[in-house]
Amino acid sequence: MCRISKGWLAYLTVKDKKVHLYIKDLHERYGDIVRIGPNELSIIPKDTTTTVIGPKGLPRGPYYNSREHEGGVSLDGIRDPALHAARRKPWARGMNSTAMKYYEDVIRDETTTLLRVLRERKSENTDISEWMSFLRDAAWISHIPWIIPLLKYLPSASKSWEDMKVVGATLVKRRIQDGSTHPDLFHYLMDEDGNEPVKPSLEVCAGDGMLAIIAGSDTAATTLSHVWYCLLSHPKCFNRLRSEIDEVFPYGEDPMGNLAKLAILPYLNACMLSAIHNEALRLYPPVLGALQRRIEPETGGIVIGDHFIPAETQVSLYAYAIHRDPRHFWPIPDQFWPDRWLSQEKYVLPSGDVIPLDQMVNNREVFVPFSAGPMVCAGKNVAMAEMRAVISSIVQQFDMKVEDQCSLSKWEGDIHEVFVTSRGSLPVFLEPRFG
Ligand code: HEM
Repeated sequence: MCRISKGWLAYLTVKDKKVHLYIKDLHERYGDIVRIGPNELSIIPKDTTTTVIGPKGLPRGPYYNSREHEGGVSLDGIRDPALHAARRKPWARGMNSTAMKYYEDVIRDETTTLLRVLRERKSENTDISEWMSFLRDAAWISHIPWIIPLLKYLPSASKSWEDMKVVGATLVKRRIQDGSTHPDLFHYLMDEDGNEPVKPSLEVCAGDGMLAIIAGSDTAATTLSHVWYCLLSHPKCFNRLRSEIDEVFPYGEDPMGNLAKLAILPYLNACMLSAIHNEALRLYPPVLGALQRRIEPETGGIVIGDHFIPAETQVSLYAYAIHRDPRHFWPIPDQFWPDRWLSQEKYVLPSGDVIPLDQMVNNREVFVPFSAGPMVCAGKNVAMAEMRAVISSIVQQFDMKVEDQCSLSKWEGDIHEVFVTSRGSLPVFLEPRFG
């Protein structure tokens, strides 16, 4: 059916919204390269990720034509590599280390508010997955306290794509009207420092601002929710992480007070960075759709692995299928096992079996939850800082109990894609540890 029409994938998307499982299954049945449209291939790369999304990878495919926001074409919809590189410059400035310092302050404030709200809900059944969307107002764009009360009472109201766009557009307009006392992301996107020969138009800034809100908020909230799912269904990992946090940040010392220290914790890196950014992102990449690239006519075609792929073909990478391929991650590629990201001589599996380092397969080159190359996620560092702050503070300050084990067993099945990844609920009882 894929060979006949791209409409088949569209039909499956509408039917059960689980195309990522279908693609994984196609690869398991037919191999590394499968046709997913008359003119489109999905590939599980061996050593070919760089050819497709490396520094000199392929340009974006026609799928990205659909990425238009109210404000115009945003960065993620630009297919021309030269134009994209030019539009990416303000983003690079907006994510440099000076800018990051400001975002860290905002992340700290937002996380503090989240903790306060969660404390107020102690002993109540609380959907931790839903509350991860609390941070979705793209706080690092600009510090906008007026939106917080709204999101606090309506976390689910901003769930749908349309609602997100409305919230996004409101924030963008407000920021443009009000200006800012801080060098926030908009400061860089609007080129308030005058680095560019021509200032970007308001439409361009609005489009990119919307992108930051939409691209950044849902992906981070989804990843955080997956991390809670992984930790709650693997209490040993939760406890190991808790001991590590307690050791480095004893009671009274706030993890958010020292985000740099947080970033270098060895096990935290394995269990949090790797569980968040590695193991949880490996198993549950929040961008379930394809990273689609196109072989342009003037190239005459390219060779990928052992195959010649003709020009004017779309080549797509599905992180979900790639990350679970046993030739890339082994053993237990379908299971949450953060240890695989640690450097050690031998590895003890959850079953108790021991595996020496030289038998482990951990192909980090194909680990692409943030994509790679020139179009790599612009907000990766912000996302990592945000997730580190939220996970470490909640693990440090709350005991978590899952009353209904069904919510854990339903979690995987509830993952589906409607523009952005959609997920189920994760009701827990939160009990503050320190009164
Ligand atoms: C866990 C969190 C996140 C994940 C997994 C993620 C993943 C991705 C992926 C896979 C892409 C490439 C999409 C493509 O090529 O079609 C992307 C692009 C992008 N992301 Fe993220 N993202 C995350 C958080 C954020 C945050 C917090 C921001 C905030 C600003 C952000 C901003 C962007 C932008 C601007 C692009 C477009 C980059 C370009 O076209 O040059 N993302 N992201």
